[in-house]
Amino acid sequence: YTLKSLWPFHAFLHTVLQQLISKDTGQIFIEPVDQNEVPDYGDIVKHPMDLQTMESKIKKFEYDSLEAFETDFNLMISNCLAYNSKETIFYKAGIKMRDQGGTVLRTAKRDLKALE
Ligand SMILES: CCOC(=O)c1ccc2c(c1)NC(=O)[C@@H](C)N2
Repeated sequence: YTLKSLWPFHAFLHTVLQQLISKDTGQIFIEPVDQNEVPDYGDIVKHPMDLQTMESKIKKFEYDSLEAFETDFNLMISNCLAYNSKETIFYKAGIKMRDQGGTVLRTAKRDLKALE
């Protein structure tokens, strides 16, 4: 890859990320869980992930495919559903983000395929 040929793909990922951010109406996925506020978080969640971290990974060209980007999205959701019990607002927001974010990613995958 040259930076030029790579760049449109990363602009595409940034657009997909903005759509995921717009679904995070409770703003609970937008930044890393503060482990000072949630002291036992690290006992359960070994690989934290959030939307801000995903943005910085885009900027550092750490995603070379939409599948790699989707893997981090799925990690963020599974962390949320693992740490929070089912009756919590956080868990319910996780289900909502899984479903709405899933639709965003399905559309992105279809659009990317149309480009190839
Ligand atoms: C100021 C206290 O913030 C939180 O307790 C808190 C803030 C954000 C959170 C979270 C907890 N838990 C989570 O599982 C992920 C999804 N987000």
